[in-house]
Amino acid sequence: MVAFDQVSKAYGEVRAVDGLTLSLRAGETVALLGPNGAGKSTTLDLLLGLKNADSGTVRLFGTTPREALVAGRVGAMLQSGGLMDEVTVAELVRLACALHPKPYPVADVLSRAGIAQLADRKVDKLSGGQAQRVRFALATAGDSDLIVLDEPTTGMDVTTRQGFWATMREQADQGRTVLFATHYLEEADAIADRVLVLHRGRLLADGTAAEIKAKAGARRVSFDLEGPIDEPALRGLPFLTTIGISGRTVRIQSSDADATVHALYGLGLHPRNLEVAGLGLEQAFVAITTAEEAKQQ
Ligand SMILES: Nc1ncnc2c1ncn2[C@@H]1O[C@H](COP(=O)(O)OP(=O)(O)OP(=O)(O)O)[C@@H](O)[C@H]1O
Repeated sequence: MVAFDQVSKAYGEVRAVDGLTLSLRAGETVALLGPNGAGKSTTLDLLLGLKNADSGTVRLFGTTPREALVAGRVGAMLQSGGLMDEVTVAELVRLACALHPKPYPVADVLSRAGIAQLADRKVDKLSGGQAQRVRFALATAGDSDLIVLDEPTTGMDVTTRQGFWATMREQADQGRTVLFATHYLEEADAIADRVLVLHRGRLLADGTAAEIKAKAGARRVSFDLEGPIDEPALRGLPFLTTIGISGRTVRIQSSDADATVHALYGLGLHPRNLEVAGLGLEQAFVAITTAEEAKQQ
Protein backbone atom coordinates (compact mmCIF):
# COMPACT_ATOMS: atom_id res chain seq x y z
CA MET A 1 0.00 0.00 0.00
CA VAL A 2 2.72 2.42 1.05
CA ALA A 3 6.41 1.97 0.31
CA PHE A 4 9.19 4.32 1.41
CA ASP A 5 12.57 3.35 0.00
CA GLN A 6 15.60 5.15 1.46
CA VAL A 7 13.70 8.42 1.66
CA SER A 8 15.49 11.54 2.90
CA LYS A 9 14.34 15.11 3.30
CA ALA A 10 16.40 17.93 4.79
CA TYR A 11 15.60 21.54 5.60
CA GLY A 12 19.00 23.18 5.39
CA GLU A 13 21.10 21.49 8.06
CA VAL A 14 18.16 19.65 9.62
CA ARG A 15 17.70 16.09 8.39
CA ALA A 16 13.97 15.80 9.02
CA VAL A 17 13.72 12.36 7.38
CA ASP A 18 16.89 10.37 7.08
CA GLY A 19 17.05 7.25 4.87
CA LEU A 20 13.59 6.00 5.83
CA THR A 21 12.52 2.63 4.48
CA LEU A 22 9.17 1.19 5.45
CA SER A 23 6.08 -0.39 4.00
CA LEU A 24 2.48 -0.53 5.13
CA ARG A 25 0.16 -3.39 4.33
CA ALA A 26 -3.56 -3.25 3.61
CA GLY A 27 -5.80 -3.25 6.67
CA GLU A 28 -3.14 -2.22 9.18
CA THR A 29 -3.73 0.44 11.82
CA VAL A 30 -0.36 2.02 12.34
CA ALA A 31 0.71 4.60 14.94
CA LEU A 32 3.62 6.87 14.15
CA LEU A 33 5.33 7.99 17.35
CA GLY A 34 8.32 10.18 17.99
CA PRO A 35 9.43 13.14 20.09
CA ASN A 36 8.88 16.70 18.86
CA GLY A 37 10.84 17.27 15.67
CA ALA A 38 11.32 13.52 15.00
CA GLY A 39 10.04 13.93 11.44
CA LYS A 40 6.49 12.59 11.75
CA SER A 41 4.74 15.44 9.94
CA THR A 42 7.43 15.55 7.27
CA THR A 43 7.00 11.80 6.73
CA LEU A 44 3.25 12.23 6.32
CA ASP A 45 3.76 15.23 3.99
CA LEU A 46 6.11 13.10 1.84
CA LEU A 47 3.61 10.27 1.85
CA LEU A 48 0.88 12.63 0.66
CA GLY A 49 3.08 14.22 -1.99
CA LEU A 50 2.87 17.61 -0.26
CA LYS A 51 6.66 17.63 -0.09
CA ASN A 52 9.15 16.03 -2.41
CA ALA A 53 11.96 13.82 -1.13
CA ASP A 54 15.57 14.92 -1.70
CA SER A 55 16.39 11.29 -2.41
CA GLY A 56 14.68 7.92 -2.33
CA THR A 57 11.18 7.05 -3.52
CA VAL A 58 7.70 7.10 -2.06
CA ARG A 59 5.08 4.91 -3.72
CA LEU A 60 1.41 4.59 -2.86
CA PHE A 61 -0.50 1.68 -4.40
CA GLY A 62 2.35 1.32 -6.88
CA THR A 63 1.95 4.89 -8.15
CA THR A 64 3.17 8.32 -7.09
CA PRO A 65 1.47 9.92 -4.07
CA ARG A 66 -0.09 12.54 -6.32
CA GLU A 67 -1.67 9.94 -8.62
CA ALA A 68 -3.01 8.04 -5.61
CA LEU A 69 -4.51 11.22 -4.18
CA VAL A 70 -6.13 12.24 -7.44
CA ALA A 71 -7.63 8.74 -7.70
CA GLY A 72 -9.25 9.33 -4.28
CA ARG A 73 -7.41 6.47 -2.63
CA VAL A 74 -6.19 8.56 0.30
CA GLY A 75 -8.08 10.59 2.89
CA ALA A 76 -5.96 12.86 5.06
CA MET A 77 -6.37 14.94 8.17
CA LEU A 78 -3.43 17.22 8.70
CA GLN A 79 -2.23 19.06 11.76
CA SER A 80 -2.14 22.44 10.12
CA GLY A 81 -3.90 23.90 7.12
CA GLY A 82 -6.73 26.29 7.75
CA LEU A 83 -10.32 25.42 7.05
CA MET A 84 -11.98 27.71 4.53
CA ASP A 85 -13.55 30.79 6.14
CA GLU A 86 -17.00 32.21 5.41
CA VAL A 87 -18.59 28.86 4.58
CA THR A 88 -20.75 26.58 6.70
CA VAL A 89 -19.69 23.14 7.85
CA ALA A 90 -22.20 21.52 5.50
CA GLU A 91 -20.95 23.56 2.52
CA LEU A 92 -17.37 22.57 3.20
CA VAL A 93 -18.21 18.89 3.60
CA ARG A 94 -20.35 19.05 0.44
CA LEU A 95 -17.34 20.45 -1.44
CA ALA A 96 -15.10 17.64 -0.14
CA CYS A 97 -17.68 15.06 -1.21
CA ALA A 98 -18.01 16.67 -4.64
CA LEU A 99 -14.26 16.51 -5.14
CA HIS A 100 -13.95 12.85 -4.13
CA PRO A 101 -14.16 10.25 -6.93
CA LYS A 102 -16.07 7.84 -4.64
CA PRO A 103 -17.99 10.16 -2.28
CA TYR A 104 -20.29 9.17 0.59
CA PRO A 105 -23.59 11.02 1.08
CA VAL A 106 -22.98 14.37 2.84
CA ALA A 107 -25.44 13.53 5.65
CA ASP A 108 -23.55 10.29 6.40
CA VAL A 109 -20.20 12.09 6.52
CA LEU A 110 -21.61 14.72 8.88
CA SER A 111 -23.17 12.20 11.24
CA ARG A 112 -20.14 9.89 11.25
CA ALA A 113 -17.96 12.81 12.32
CA GLY A 114 -20.55 13.83 14.94
CA ILE A 115 -21.10 17.26 13.43
CA ALA A 116 -24.62 16.98 12.01
CA GLN A 117 -25.84 19.52 14.59
CA LEU A 118 -23.10 21.92 13.47
CA ALA A 119 -24.00 21.72 9.77
CA ASP A 120 -25.15 25.35 9.50
CA ARG A 121 -22.40 26.80 11.70
CA LYS A 122 -19.77 28.98 9.99
CA VAL A 123 -16.46 27.14 9.96
CA ASP A 124 -14.59 30.09 11.52
CA LYS A 125 -16.96 30.00 14.53
CA LEU A 126 -16.02 26.48 15.62
CA SER A 127 -14.13 25.50 18.76
CA GLY A 128 -10.78 23.74 18.36
CA GLY A 129 -12.22 20.28 18.96
CA GLN A 130 -15.16 20.93 16.62
CA ALA A 131 -12.77 22.07 13.88
CA GLN A 132 -10.86 18.80 14.35
CA ARG A 133 -14.08 16.87 13.77
CA VAL A 134 -14.67 18.84 10.58
CA ARG A 135 -11.15 17.95 9.42
CA PHE A 136 -11.98 14.34 10.17
CA ALA A 137 -15.16 14.64 8.09
CA LEU A 138 -13.13 15.99 5.17
CA ALA A 139 -10.71 13.06 5.49
CA THR A 140 -13.58 10.57 5.31
CA ALA A 141 -15.72 12.28 2.66
CA GLY A 142 -15.31 9.33 0.31
CA ASP A 143 -14.33 5.70 0.16
CA SER A 144 -10.52 5.86 0.43
CA ASP A 145 -8.22 2.87 0.97
CA LEU A 146 -5.76 4.73 3.17
CA ILE A 147 -6.55 7.27 5.89
CA VAL A 148 -3.69 9.44 7.12
CA LEU A 149 -4.14 11.41 10.34
CA ASP A 150 -1.60 13.80 11.83
CA GLU A 151 -2.25 14.18 15.57
CA PRO A 152 -5.99 13.86 14.97
CA THR A 153 -7.29 14.03 18.53
CA THR A 154 -5.41 17.13 19.66
CA GLY A 155 -7.97 19.43 21.25
CA MET A 156 -10.74 16.82 21.38
CA ASP A 157 -12.47 16.20 24.70
CA VAL A 158 -12.54 12.67 26.12
CA THR A 159 -15.96 11.71 24.73
CA THR A 160 -15.20 13.09 21.28
CA ARG A 161 -11.88 11.27 21.29
CA GLN A 162 -13.50 7.96 22.17
CA GLY A 163 -16.12 8.46 19.46
CA PHE A 164 -13.43 9.37 16.99
CA TRP A 165 -11.47 6.17 17.63
CA ALA A 166 -14.59 4.03 17.52
CA THR A 167 -15.22 5.43 14.04
CA MET A 168 -11.62 4.83 13.02
CA ARG A 169 -11.90 1.23 14.21
CA GLU A 170 -14.93 0.76 11.99
CA GLN A 171 -12.90 2.12 9.07
CA ALA A 172 -10.08 -0.33 9.85
CA ASP A 173 -12.53 -3.22 10.24
CA GLN A 174 -13.75 -2.48 6.73
CA GLY A 175 -10.23 -3.17 5.49
CA ARG A 176 -8.90 0.38 5.29
CA THR A 177 -5.36 1.16 6.28
CA VAL A 178 -5.10 3.84 8.94
CA LEU A 179 -1.84 5.66 9.67
CA PHE A 180 -1.83 8.20 12.47
CA ALA A 181 0.83 10.29 14.17
CA THR A 182 0.23 10.93 17.84
CA HIS A 183 1.75 12.05 21.11
CA TYR A 184 -0.94 10.17 23.07
CA LEU A 185 0.81 6.88 23.66
CA GLU A 186 -2.18 5.29 25.33
CA GLU A 187 -4.06 5.80 22.05
CA ALA A 188 -1.31 4.07 20.13
CA ASP A 189 -1.35 1.24 22.67
CA ALA A 190 -5.11 0.82 22.50
CA ILE A 191 -5.73 1.37 18.79
CA ALA A 192 -2.71 0.47 16.69
CA ASP A 193 -1.76 -3.02 15.64
CA ARG A 194 1.62 -1.71 14.60
CA VAL A 195 3.74 1.05 16.12
CA LEU A 196 6.55 2.92 14.38
CA VAL A 197 8.93 4.98 16.50
CA LEU A 198 10.73 7.76 14.66
CA HIS A 199 13.73 9.59 16.04
CA ARG A 200 15.65 12.24 14.14
CA GLY A 201 14.10 11.07 10.90
CA ARG A 202 15.06 7.44 11.38
CA LEU A 203 13.01 4.42 12.29
CA LEU A 204 14.01 3.34 15.81
CA ALA A 205 11.42 0.64 16.36
CA ASP A 206 8.74 -1.10 14.32
CA GLY A 207 6.45 -3.71 15.83
CA THR A 208 3.34 -4.30 17.88
CA ALA A 209 2.98 -2.27 21.06
CA ALA A 210 3.89 -5.44 23.01
CA GLU A 211 7.07 -5.87 20.95
CA ILE A 212 8.05 -2.24 21.48
CA LYS A 213 7.57 -2.65 25.22
CA ALA A 214 9.69 -5.82 25.17
CA LYS A 215 12.34 -4.07 23.07
CA ALA A 216 12.72 -1.42 25.77
CA GLY A 217 13.85 -4.33 27.92
CA ALA A 218 13.26 -2.64 31.25
CA ARG A 219 10.77 -3.63 33.92
CA ARG A 220 9.25 -1.80 36.82
CA VAL A 221 9.85 -3.16 40.30
CA SER A 222 8.10 -1.68 43.31
CA PHE A 223 8.04 -2.72 46.96
CA ASP A 224 7.68 -1.37 50.49
CA LEU A 225 10.40 -1.51 53.10
CA GLU A 226 10.13 -1.40 56.85
CA GLY A 227 12.71 0.29 59.02
CA PRO A 228 15.24 2.87 57.87
CA ILE A 229 15.88 2.89 54.12
CA ASP A 230 19.52 2.59 53.05
CA GLU A 231 19.28 4.62 49.85
CA PRO A 232 22.95 4.27 48.74
CA ALA A 233 22.66 0.48 49.02
CA LEU A 234 19.51 0.51 46.91
CA ARG A 235 21.14 2.75 44.33
CA GLY A 236 23.93 0.15 44.06
CA LEU A 237 21.52 -2.60 42.97
CA PRO A 238 22.57 -4.22 39.70
CA PHE A 239 20.77 -3.36 36.42
CA LEU A 240 18.97 -0.44 38.05
CA THR A 241 18.17 2.39 35.65
CA THR A 242 15.99 4.68 37.75
CA ILE A 243 14.89 4.79 41.37
CA GLY A 244 12.25 6.76 43.25
CA ILE A 245 11.61 6.56 46.97
CA SER A 246 8.51 8.02 48.54
CA GLY A 247 7.88 7.23 52.20
CA ARG A 248 8.27 3.49 52.59
CA THR A 249 7.70 2.75 48.90
CA VAL A 250 10.55 2.18 46.50
CA ARG A 251 9.95 2.23 42.74
CA ILE A 252 12.74 1.22 40.42
CA GLN A 253 13.25 0.45 36.78
CA SER A 254 15.63 -2.34 35.97
CA SER A 255 17.00 -3.77 32.75
CA ASP A 256 17.14 -7.22 34.45
CA ALA A 257 14.43 -7.41 37.09
CA ASP A 258 15.27 -11.00 38.09
CA ALA A 259 18.86 -10.06 38.97
CA THR A 260 17.81 -6.84 40.71
CA VAL A 261 15.24 -8.59 42.90
CA HIS A 262 17.74 -11.35 43.70
CA ALA A 263 20.29 -8.74 44.81
CA LEU A 264 17.62 -7.01 46.86
CA TYR A 265 17.23 -10.13 49.01
CA GLY A 266 21.02 -10.46 48.98
CA LEU A 267 21.18 -7.13 50.85
CA GLY A 268 19.25 -8.82 53.65
CA LEU A 269 16.17 -6.71 52.98
CA HIS A 270 12.62 -7.99 53.28
CA PRO A 271 10.60 -6.21 50.61
CA ARG A 272 6.83 -6.29 51.12
CA ASN A 273 4.13 -5.99 48.45
CA LEU A 274 6.72 -6.71 45.77
CA GLU A 275 5.46 -6.09 42.24
CA VAL A 276 7.30 -6.63 38.97
CA ALA A 277 5.63 -5.33 35.81
CA GLY A 278 6.49 -4.57 32.24
CA LEU A 279 6.77 -1.01 31.03
CA GLY A 280 3.80 0.81 29.63
CA LEU A 281 4.16 1.98 26.04
CA GLU A 282 4.87 5.50 27.27
CA GLN A 283 7.72 4.38 29.50
CA ALA A 284 9.05 2.08 26.77
CA PHE A 285 8.98 5.00 24.34
CA VAL A 286 10.92 7.20 26.75
CA ALA A 287 13.42 4.40 27.44
CA ILE A 288 14.02 3.75 23.72
CA THR A 289 14.34 7.39 22.68
CA THR A 290 16.51 8.47 25.64
CA ALA A 291 18.82 5.48 25.10
CA GLU A 292 19.19 6.60 21.46
CA GLU A 293 19.90 10.20 22.55
CA ALA A 294 22.59 8.93 24.95
CA LYS A 295 24.12 6.80 22.18
CA GLN A 296 24.35 9.80 19.86
CA GLN A 297 25.97 12.11 22.41
N1 LIG B 1 9.48 24.00 6.62
C1 LIG B 1 10.51 23.74 7.44
N2 LIG B 1 11.64 24.47 7.38
C2 LIG B 1 12.68 24.19 8.19
N3 LIG B 1 12.71 23.20 9.08
C3 LIG B 1 11.60 22.45 9.19
C4 LIG B 1 10.45 22.68 8.38
N4 LIG B 1 9.51 21.75 8.71
C5 LIG B 1 10.05 20.98 9.68
N5 LIG B 1 11.30 21.38 9.97
C6 LIG B 1 12.23 20.75 10.94
O1 LIG B 1 12.32 19.37 10.59
C7 LIG B 1 12.32 18.55 11.75
C8 LIG B 1 11.16 17.57 11.68
O2 LIG B 1 9.96 18.29 11.80
P1 LIG B 1 8.52 17.58 11.77
O3 LIG B 1 7.49 18.67 11.82
O4 LIG B 1 8.46 16.63 10.65
O5 LIG B 1 8.55 16.76 13.15
P2 LIG B 1 7.36 16.11 13.99
O6 LIG B 1 7.86 14.78 14.43
O7 LIG B 1 6.10 16.15 13.25
O8 LIG B 1 7.30 17.09 15.25
P3 LIG B 1 6.09 17.46 16.25
O9 LIG B 1 5.86 16.27 17.11
O10 LIG B 1 6.66 18.58 17.04
O11 LIG B 1 4.89 17.85 15.43
C9 LIG B 1 12.27 19.50 12.94
O12 LIG B 1 13.58 19.70 13.40
C10 LIG B 1 11.68 20.79 12.35
O13 LIG B 1 12.16 21.92 13.06
